[in-house]
Amino acid sequence: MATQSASRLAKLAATIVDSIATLESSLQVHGVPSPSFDEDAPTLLPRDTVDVRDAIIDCAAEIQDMLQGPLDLMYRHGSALTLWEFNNCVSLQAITRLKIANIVPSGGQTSYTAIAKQTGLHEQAVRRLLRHAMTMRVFREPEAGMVAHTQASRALLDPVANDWVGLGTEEMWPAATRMLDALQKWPGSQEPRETGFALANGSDRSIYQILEADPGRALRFANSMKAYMLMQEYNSTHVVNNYDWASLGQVHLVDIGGGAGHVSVELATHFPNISVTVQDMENMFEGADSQIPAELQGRLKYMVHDFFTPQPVKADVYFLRWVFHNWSDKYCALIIKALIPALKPGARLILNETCMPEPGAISHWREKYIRSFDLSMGASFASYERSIDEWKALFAEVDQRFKFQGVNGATDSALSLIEFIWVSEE
Ligand SMILES: C[S@@+](CC[C@H](N)C(=O)[O-])C[C@H]1O[C@@H](n2cnc3c(N)ncnc32)[C@H](O)[C@@H]1O
Repeated sequence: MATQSASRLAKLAATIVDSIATLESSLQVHGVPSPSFDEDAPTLLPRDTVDVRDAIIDCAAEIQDMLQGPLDLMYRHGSALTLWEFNNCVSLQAITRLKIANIVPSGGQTSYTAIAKQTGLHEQAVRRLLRHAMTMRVFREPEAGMVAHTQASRALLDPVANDWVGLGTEEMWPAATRMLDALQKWPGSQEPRETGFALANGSDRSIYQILEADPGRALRFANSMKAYMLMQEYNSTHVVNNYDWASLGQVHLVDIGGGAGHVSVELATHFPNISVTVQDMENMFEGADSQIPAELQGRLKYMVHDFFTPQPVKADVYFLRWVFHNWSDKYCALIIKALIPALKPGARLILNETCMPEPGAISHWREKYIRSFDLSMGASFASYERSIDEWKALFAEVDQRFKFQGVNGATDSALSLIEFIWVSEE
């Protein structure tokens, strides 16, 4: 066994060396500097480096796991691996709630004393929280007692990014700590009011009702959805690039649960053949009209519509991005049924959702990320991330006239485009 793991270690190390050489030569070709934690380091690396980066990240993680004893391994994964977990959440919660990124000058530095003064925390608390965050490369201590930005802490200057981390630490984390209690209390429940989120809030209401009652929390949630656009895995360019929208000809597309319409704006901008109606709840559209680019006026409009009620628009394409993953099968079926009265033969339903992979089928770190998301969906929404077979089964169960057409994805996209066509003779 010892020899086996030694040779596995050597193989992993060799893969890392080879892959880093490939990565660096690709970065040179693109004129992109080598990655670092510097405040002004590039945030996104070229897309053609995705596979080689995955190999490096997975090999490095496997080495780290292999060299730790089993208890250390569980401690690290349980407490320190991702944003959503345990003590990481304590220091990140402090940073986001107290907006500490805004206190530290960009390109400069400030003292723990000054941060303590502005936040009202005891200086010792500021020091221990920030020094913990620094082990995640969030802020750095350029000289004793002083705090400066890193690339990650500077990202939190964007209020949308600060809200996204805040959503993790203030909402998802408490829900996660009560998830198992909810699973034991309500085995197999599909009800969003029977979740870890409800228990953590001491409520018998759903996350939607709880957030709706508190405008500040609702805004943080809405901003967090926008933050995903800043990430390579969720960027809307994947929606634009991974489907042949031009081939549809002149079409009317309804973006159901489209939020403030950020994805629709991208689609309509790139494809003049598409006119769009964005549907969502009323509060999502505040000020949205004024943000429609001039060239899209007349081709993109907003409509308040509750997707549990019959769809009023007869369109060619219904696009649902990241809507169904918030709902259990029971409620997804209601959303799908509400669409049927509007469907004409050949109407397309295009979903942009995660396709949960088989265990081990994709890069280990990507699988971990998706499975963490899946647990969060369970903790807060009583829902789950579906595999392609589960997507097919969901639609087949509602109505056999939904014909599965195909699924498109890309390694660096967390969401796939899944297409169904309505094959009815009317
Ligand atoms: C996870 S967000 C996805 C938003 C957007 N499609 C995106 O990809 O960023 C889910 C969306 O569903 C909307 N939503 C929730 N319940 C709804 C309902 N009953 N009718 C219409 N929209 C609803 C929310 O307001 C939110 O904008």
